[in-house]
Amino acid sequence: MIACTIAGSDSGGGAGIQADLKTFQELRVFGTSVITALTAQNTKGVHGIYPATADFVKDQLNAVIDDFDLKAVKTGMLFNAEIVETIVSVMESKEIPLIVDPVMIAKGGASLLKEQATIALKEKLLPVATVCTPNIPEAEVLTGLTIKTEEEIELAGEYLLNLGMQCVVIKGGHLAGKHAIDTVFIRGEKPFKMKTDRLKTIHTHGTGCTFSAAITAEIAKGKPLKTAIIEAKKFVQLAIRYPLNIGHGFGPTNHFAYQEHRGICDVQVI
Ligand SMILES: Nc1ncnc2c1ncn2[C@@H]1O[C@H](COP(=O)(O)OP(=O)(O)OP(=O)(O)O)[C@@H](O)[C@H]1O
Ligand SMILES: Cc1ncc(COP(=O)(O)O)c(N)n1
Repeated sequence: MIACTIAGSDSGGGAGIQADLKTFQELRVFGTSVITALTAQNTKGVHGIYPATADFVKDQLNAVIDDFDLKAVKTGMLFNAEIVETIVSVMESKEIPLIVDPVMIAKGGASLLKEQATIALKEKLLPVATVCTPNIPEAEVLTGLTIKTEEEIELAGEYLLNLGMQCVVIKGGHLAGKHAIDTVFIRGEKPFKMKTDRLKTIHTHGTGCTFSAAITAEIAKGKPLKTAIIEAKKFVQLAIRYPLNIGHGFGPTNHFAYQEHRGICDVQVI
């Protein structure tokens, strides 16, 4: 099975293209990549960003699509509106499931998406997406809502589904509480929640990239949407639970953990 990630490179290896390809590999999916920007980055922060031109992003994507039978494509850091629009122009005519992680701001505070690009992402990319995986601040930007309560999560999920997607996963990593709870909205189905223990750790760099890459890999393998999303939650939970303890800032998650622990992890689906 072959998947593609369209994202930024993280020289520190914990997020972006590197996290995505490691996740694909661990889930036994062949990974291809389209690099939107190089970042000079480590666990302590983003020290520089060097974007690719939109034309070169298009060249990379066409090169991959022309040769490989892609079963799923994901997007991460897209940086500017030209890159977002280029991806839309290529992907809108394709029948390939598209998973959009609407990456906006890095854990250390650096902006990974320009303001104009946020509008293009919402108005042009999300309508052609299959799945979108915002964290709480991203969902707030995309919906214009303040999201603190269950009702506000429900409202945000419905709002985003109405943009045309088949599925929205609002991640609860940024909320407080004993559990990390993500809420899943699938068109035509009753929303459900995935609940795990909230782990006390600073090794959370790239959790969102890893989660959306795992969803992409499972979809590429032909898993139904709900099964793919639950398996991805297990993958990211294990990757956070067994950290590598490397770097001096927000360390990366452990992509080996899923295979080392044979995917055994309790995710309560409620
Ligand atoms: N401390 C934690 N313990 C357990 N699960 C967590 C924790 N933090 C995040 N998660 C889970 O990790 C996944 C990613 O969520 P999160 O909200 O951190 O995404 P994100 O902010 O987009 O990540 P990033 O920007 O680091 O890539 C979700 O399934 C979330 O519930
Ligand atoms: C290239 C790239 N893509 C995505 C993220 C988000 O990850 P995080 O929020 O953990 O910094 C990042 N820091 N760098």
